[in-house]
Amino acid sequence: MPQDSYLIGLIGSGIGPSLSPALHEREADRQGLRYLYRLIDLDTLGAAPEAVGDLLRAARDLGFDGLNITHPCKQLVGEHLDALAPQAEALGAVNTVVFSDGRAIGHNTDVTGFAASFARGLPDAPLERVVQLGAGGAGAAVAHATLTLGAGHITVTDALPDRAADLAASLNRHFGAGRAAAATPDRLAELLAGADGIVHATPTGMAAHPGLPLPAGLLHPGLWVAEVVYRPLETELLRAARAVGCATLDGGGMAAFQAADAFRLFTGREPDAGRMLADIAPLGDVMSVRD
Ligand SMILES: NC(=O)C1=CN([C@@H]2O[C@H](COP(=O)(O)OP(=O)(O)OC[C@H]3O[C@@H](n4cnc5c(N)ncnc54)[C@H](O)[C@@H]3O)[C@@H](O)[C@H]2O)C=CC1
Ligand SMILES: O=C1C[C@@](O)(C(=O)O)C[C@@H](O)[C@@H]1O
Repeated sequence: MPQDSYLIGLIGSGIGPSLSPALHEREADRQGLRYLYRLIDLDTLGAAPEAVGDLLRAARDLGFDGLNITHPCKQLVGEHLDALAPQAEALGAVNTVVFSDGRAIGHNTDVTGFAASFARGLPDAPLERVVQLGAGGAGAAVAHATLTLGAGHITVTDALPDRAADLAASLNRHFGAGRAAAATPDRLAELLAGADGIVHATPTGMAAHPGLPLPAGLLHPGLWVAEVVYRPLETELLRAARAVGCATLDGGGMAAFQAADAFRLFTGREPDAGRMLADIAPLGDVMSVRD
């Protein structure tokens, strides 16, 4: 008989407001599955990020079918796994672990989730020259996705120049020399004048980090703007970009599609990603009231 009940967890820090439990469980309900998605919060447990290996083994022993992994464990969990899917190996980061036949396999659905969201939301966007703000965990995933989608060249900026330089070097190793470069934020005016679009992957625009990540005057109608922040969905950057006529993409698509890709890996069943995307805005509103 095909499996119809699942126990899934999310290991990370500060994950209380995560939309993932509701996103996964709602989709499973609609498919008639029994599916529990539990938070395994390092802060609640008083556990260090390095405890991820022990938590993973405990989850497997207790019968979990799979795990999502988030900050600050995405780069730490790999050494505890039996194998990595190519995206996770290329990025050196895992956000999804599937337990199957006694093995733990790592995947990265942040990469595939952003790629799916971009392909759906900005299907005709020119990709010759892309500027990305932010070279942290999300930045590494979306830069891989953007180059995988066929971007000609990506310039990465970050308030911490070493981070941008490290990410550009790793992108060039993986995708071939000359596909990526690092630049300091003071060069944004010159870079954006000749760019096709911006990928924004810093936390600026979240409630805790309000504001714009760049001077609004640098935006022009020849740019598309893809946002990674999804709480709130409508960031100041997206508002400013729309005001000057840019095509835009909010961060909700990445959140929904990474969850849909993980759901498929956990269950082997096809999620309705469009339905999961439609859940994002109302769930975000409910969680904002609770935050
Ligand atoms: N839509 C989705 O599914 C997901 C969204 N996110 C969102 O992505 C955002 C970034 O998350 P992470 O990469 O994990 O954070 P992180 O802390 O790993 O990286 C953020 C980077 O942005 C840089 N930065 C901050 N402010 C800047 C500025 N004004 N200009 C240039 N660089 C700046 C920092 O130096 C840092 O390197 C968060 O808002 C998070 O919620 C993260 C994962 C998935
Ligand atoms: O980083 C994120 C966000 C997340 O942790 C969440 O809370 O929804 C779920 C993870 O799968 C994803 O990689």
